[in-house]
Amino acid sequence: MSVAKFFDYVEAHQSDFIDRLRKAVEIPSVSSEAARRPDVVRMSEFLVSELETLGASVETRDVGMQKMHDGTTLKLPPVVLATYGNDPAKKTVLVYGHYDVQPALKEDGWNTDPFTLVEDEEGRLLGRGSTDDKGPILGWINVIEAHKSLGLELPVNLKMCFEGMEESGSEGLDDLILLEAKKYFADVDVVCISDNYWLGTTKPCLTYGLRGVSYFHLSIKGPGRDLHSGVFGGTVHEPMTDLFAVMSNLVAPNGKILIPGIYDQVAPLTEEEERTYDNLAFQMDELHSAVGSKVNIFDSERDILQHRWRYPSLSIHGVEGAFYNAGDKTVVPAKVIGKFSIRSVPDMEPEKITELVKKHIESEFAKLNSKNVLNIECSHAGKPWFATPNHWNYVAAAKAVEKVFNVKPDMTREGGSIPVTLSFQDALNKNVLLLPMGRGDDGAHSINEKLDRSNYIQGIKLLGTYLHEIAEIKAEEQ
Ligand SMILES: NCC(=O)N[C@@H](Cc1c[nH]cn1)C(=O)O
Ligand SMILES: [Zn+2]
Ligand SMILES: [Zn+2]
Repeated sequence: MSVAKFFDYVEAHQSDFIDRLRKAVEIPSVSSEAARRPDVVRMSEFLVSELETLGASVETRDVGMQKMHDGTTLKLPPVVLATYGNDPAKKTVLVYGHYDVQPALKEDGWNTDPFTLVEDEEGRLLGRGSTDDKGPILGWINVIEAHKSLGLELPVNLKMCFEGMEESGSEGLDDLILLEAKKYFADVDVVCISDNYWLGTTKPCLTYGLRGVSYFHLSIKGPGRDLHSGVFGGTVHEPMTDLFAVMSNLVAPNGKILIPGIYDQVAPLTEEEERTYDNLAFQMDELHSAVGSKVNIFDSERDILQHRWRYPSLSIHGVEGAFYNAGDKTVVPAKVIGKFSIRSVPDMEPEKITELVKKHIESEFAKLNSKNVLNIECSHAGKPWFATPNHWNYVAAAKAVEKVFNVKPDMTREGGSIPVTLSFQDALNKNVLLLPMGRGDDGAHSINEKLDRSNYIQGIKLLGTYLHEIAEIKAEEQ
């Protein structure tokens, strides 16, 4: 079928699609904050309502309770499972996305309210979740709407799995996938996830690799309460001082991880892999604009991509319990929790990473001769993922990119993590493709997150065309 009518519909209904994104961004579905949990649930209800209105058959699955760090429990948001079409003669495509978002406060430095979608004069749709991952989720829903309104059948059966805990370790989802692998997901032929970004700002890509992530909480406690530094400073072991001493030995300013043994499991770089870095559309100035300054550690694009995709990194995120407001409070915090994570790569294993991290931290802490108490825990871990990019799933997606953008896509890996990608691949034994909608400078997780209007609109066309190209794949090509 020609996709021209579908393209025309998408062009003509831009405002409706942006309105749908506006409603979604207005729901502050931050999964990491207990107080926002009702909003995360509200976001699931919004999706259920949109999908049901379009005639999808929808169910929500309860995935249990979340154990919080303070010992309390909190109900996990539901996983939304939806099906559109059930024709045994058609292929079945499973799409996954997440409806939770990272935290955002105006005072973090946003130019506008993070939970109000604002379009600026350059056509950027600003708002938390616009690109990660509400825009792409709504992209699939917009594809359904366009087909339904045009009286066109979807060329495939579409199964959707939308979760509300991706930004907090996808708790509960792996169990559901395993439980449903031979039931709800039994007919799935291929999987597509739209939850990452183009390499730069101009050229679309297909993505076949992700780093894993292991997130750590390092707590140090000592005094029974916060103390006056004038009265007690110099006479007690201060948790913050210990924390700084230990955490300063995790990573060097040049990015090298200082934990002994951590690089031992990293797969060696082969000549074949080295060639995959040739001719990628990635320029240093795009990196500078995405970062907002020129603070790159490496001077070549190749080194930057290799350290983003195929070498591990360690980032320090923050300290819970520390004084952080403006002003000069002279407190000695009684308990502090340092947060850091390691992005892992093939062939690193989460259990080994945790073992090495614990051993190193305990040995560094022992050197301090402190009477404070240290505890180190891995709060969540996901493995790296790697797929075969010559599968027909990728062939269909590449054809769709050419039809929408008139260009062959870059084949990329990604530095971020979507641990469920590997879970789907392993549990369903099907090919998984990452098909991004947004650009490399979208600022996901950062202030002023945006999705360009053109990426949203062209992205809707891309997702729809991809489904058509999947349907066009002949038996002999599979
Ligand atoms: N768009 C994918 C994404 O942002 N993934 C998160 C997943 C995560 C893991 N722990 C906290 N968030 C990422 O940071 O890569
Ligand atoms: Zn994210
Ligand atoms: Zn995401």
